[in-house]
Amino acid sequence: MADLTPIATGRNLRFLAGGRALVADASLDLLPGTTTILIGPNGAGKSTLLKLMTGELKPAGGEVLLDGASLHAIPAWRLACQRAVMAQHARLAFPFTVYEVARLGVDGVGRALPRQRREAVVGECLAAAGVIELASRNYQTLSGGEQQRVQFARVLCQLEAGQSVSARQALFLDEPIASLDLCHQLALLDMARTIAARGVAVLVVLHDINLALTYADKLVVMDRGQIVAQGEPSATLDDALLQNVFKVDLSLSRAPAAGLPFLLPQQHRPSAA
Ligand SMILES: Nc1ncnc2c1ncn2[C@@H]1O[C@H](COP(=O)(O)OP(=O)(O)OP(=O)(O)O)[C@@H](O)[C@H]1O
Repeated sequence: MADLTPIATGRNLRFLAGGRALVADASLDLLPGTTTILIGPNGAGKSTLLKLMTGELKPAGGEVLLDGASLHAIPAWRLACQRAVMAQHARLAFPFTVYEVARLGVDGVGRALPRQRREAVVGECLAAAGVIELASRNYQTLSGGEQQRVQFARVLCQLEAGQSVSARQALFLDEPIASLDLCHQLALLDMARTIAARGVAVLVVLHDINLALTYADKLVVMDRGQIVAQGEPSATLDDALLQNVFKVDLSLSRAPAAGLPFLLPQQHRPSAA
């Protein structure tokens, strides 16, 4: 039977800044083999929650467990083997090549691997992210979408190299398709789902609700710092929740083939409220 012990758990997380709670009493489990998609309006607290789950931010209350251990008690090198993070913005101050940026994912994590294998991992992940032909380019000269795909290659490298230390891994992607064209959006999300199918717990922050409904095994909805709904996608979203959270007059329809709910584009009208 599949092991459904959570790889990452956030319990009653709370984060305060600027005199208010940016995240309040948020709890979620990230399960192996599961793609969890986090949606919500601008400023809802999605990135803050993701940063709490990855350990980039320390909660004012609650705790994060990674494979049952308190996140902040895990040594940095081991943490890097257990979870990879693709941030919303990744700027580099130095003129690294694309190859060097992807190799950052292996450095420090894959030291136990023979040098040849480390190089093979970088090549394989650059190819998987569709950026192998950019390998010798200066990262700083790439377009926003190209940079995003290179960052994806970097996290793929980290997961692949870290696997020799930890078989139970989590992948965190904060708006990974924000700069991508449609073809690359679908390719990246397909790959995220393939990674989940290998047993990784994947958390993705997305704005596109149709894509969230298509790719999520579990949907988490945030509004004003709180998780207001979570669960199986079609059972989690309804017209009232969409209206209350996103302040738009939308209605869910059923996709004939897959039976998934989706939003018709012509219904994306600002609500009168
Ligand atoms: N260090 C900080 N000090 C004060 N306010 C902050 C700080 N960091 C974030 N915020 C505010 O907290 C709220 C949540 O930010 P967060 O980036 O988590 O939202 P989000 O849901 O990811 O939004 P978006 O969809 O726009 O990326 C926002 O209103 C933001 O302005």
